[in-house]
Amino acid sequence: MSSLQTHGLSAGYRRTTVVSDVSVTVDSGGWLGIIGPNGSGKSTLLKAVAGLVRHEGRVVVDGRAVAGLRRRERARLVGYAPQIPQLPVGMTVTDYVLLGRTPHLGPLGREGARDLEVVGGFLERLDLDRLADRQLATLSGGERQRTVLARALAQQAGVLLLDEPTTGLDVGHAQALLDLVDELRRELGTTVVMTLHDLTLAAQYAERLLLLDGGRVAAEGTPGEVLTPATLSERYTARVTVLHTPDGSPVIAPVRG
Ligand SMILES: Nc1ncnc2c1ncn2[C@@H]1O[C@H](COP(=O)(O)OP(=O)(O)OP(=O)(O)O)[C@@H](O)[C@H]1O
Repeated sequence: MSSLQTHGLSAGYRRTTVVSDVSVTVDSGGWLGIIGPNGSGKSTLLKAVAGLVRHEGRVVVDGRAVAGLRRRERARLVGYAPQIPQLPVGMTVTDYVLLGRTPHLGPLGREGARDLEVVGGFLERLDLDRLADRQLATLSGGERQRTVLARALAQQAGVLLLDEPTTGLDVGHAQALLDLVDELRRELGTTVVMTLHDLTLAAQYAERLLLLDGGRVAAEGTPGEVLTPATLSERYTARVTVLHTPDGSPVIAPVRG
């Protein structure tokens, strides 16, 4: 269980700042969706929280500023599943997911029985156990996505950052993956921050949404507050109508001009 706060977080690459002054709070066990048009800085914001890009401002996990922490310590608090992971050639699914245990390994850097048990549990949970010995290069897109998620989950951090976790998944597999994240969130109290282009799915799983535009916060609130036709047409330059599911969740439908 961990809460996450950013205070005036700005981030970028070399001399270019692409995310400016983001202050947001995610309660322990909460789920924040980060949305916004292409290039608005969603991935960069997640990387800044994970400590992987240059940033200014503060990232606070459970009331503790993470700036002074070593990478290993930070990785125990914040898990991260990148949008386009570097998948090592020739590595098996099990060995890749074991990399998620790195922040927990002892001085000799060898994994122990507990690490293998954690990894085995997540492989089973994500329906990857039958692929445990397969090489990463031989996986389908959906299997690869689940493997990347398993590695981030094996980190067992209180805060889980997911960058476009459903990329390349069909609607059924996308739902199954988000259902699983939700299940683990409820069971373990994990705090989830996820970027997603599918606004309808984002509205169904995230409790709150943060809309980035040009690296700045353009809107923040419940999905119903953020996903209005006026905001979407202004920020995405899109023609959309907002429908609703029977339980009232917004459905974003494009309208042909
Ligand atoms: N490694 C990098 N070096 C330089 N500029 C970068 C780098 N990565 C991203 N950028 C730039 O930062 C800006 C924000 O990119 P980012 O990937 O954070 O946006 P995004 O909202 O996640 O985009 P998308 O929806 O297309 O995935 C873009 O202009 C992008 O070109």
